[in-house]
Amino acid sequence: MKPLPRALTIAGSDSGGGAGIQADLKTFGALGVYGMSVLTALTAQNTRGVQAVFELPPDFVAAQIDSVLGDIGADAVKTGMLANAAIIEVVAEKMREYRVERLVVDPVMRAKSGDPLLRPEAQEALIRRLFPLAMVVTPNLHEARALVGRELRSREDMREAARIIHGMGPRWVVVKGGHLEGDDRSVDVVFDGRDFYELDAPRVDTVNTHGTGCTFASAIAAGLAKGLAPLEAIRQAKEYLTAVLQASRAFKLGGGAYGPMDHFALGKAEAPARAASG
Ligand SMILES: Nc1ncnc2c1ncn2[C@@H]1O[C@H](COP(=O)(O)OP(=O)(O)O)[C@@H](O)[C@H]1O
Ligand SMILES: Cc1ncc(COP(=O)(O)O)c(N)n1
Repeated sequence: MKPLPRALTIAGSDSGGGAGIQADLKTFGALGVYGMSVLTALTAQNTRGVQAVFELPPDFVAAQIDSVLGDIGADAVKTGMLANAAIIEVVAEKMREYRVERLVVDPVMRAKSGDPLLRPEAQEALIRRLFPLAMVVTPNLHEARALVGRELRSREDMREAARIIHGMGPRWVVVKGGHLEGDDRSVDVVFDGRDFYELDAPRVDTVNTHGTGCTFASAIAAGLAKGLAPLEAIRQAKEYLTAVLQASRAFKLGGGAYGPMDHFALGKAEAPARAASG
């Protein structure tokens, strides 16, 4: 029997279903990977923002990792919202204990609404404890700015940031350009310590971008779980994300500024057009 690729997400819950654990599990499912989840925090969240956060005890995060990796195992692991330094410490320790090699670290700091998802003092732990264990880290422009401590306004700035972040330990860095202003392309800069690559996709005109970062990092983990090389996993993740963004334009959920995507929209993309024409 063919083995089913297994992927684990260690992240926060988004009650609105657009980002966090929910986006990660939808992505794993859409990409044909068996998904598992370890929760770090619960958020009361919707399209308008984050109304409340409940951080889980670090010991309970450790217990969940032991349950999953001690029995089922994972071909790749992705981390998202880690909330605080104590949880980061525990996650790093467990990644070492279980010798997790294909680790994607999405250094989540804030929700699209601007609400904080990581305590500011925990950034140091993220860099020191988790980055050296990561195969891929995926900061967005704001996170890259916070990590390197300077403004990033151009592709050249993104390259420089990728170089500095690579020096913090991960083998691959993807600086996501989703927030770069005045660009009609959505270009991400990839660096492996030697070469730069640019992932260029059209910028999709949509308000449904809540959860793009989570989806992208989970799709990379799904590719790695299937045995793809990192660059190929990153390229395929970008293609999947762009296609889902395009296919998710037609609907609007909630009253906030950023709506969620429909991870399973790809197969349904033609349906509204057919209905409209006939
Ligand atoms: N409107 C858009 N059209 C196409 N791609 C986008 C758009 N917004 C974000 N992306 C892509 O989504 C991924 C996540 O990027 P970003 O939104 O910057 O991250 P985050 O959700 O962590 O803030 C990147 O590959 C980025 O280029
Ligand atoms: C629980 C949780 N985790 C992560 C994000 C970031 O979302 P995005 O993918 O838009 O950066 C979020 N809003 N909520």
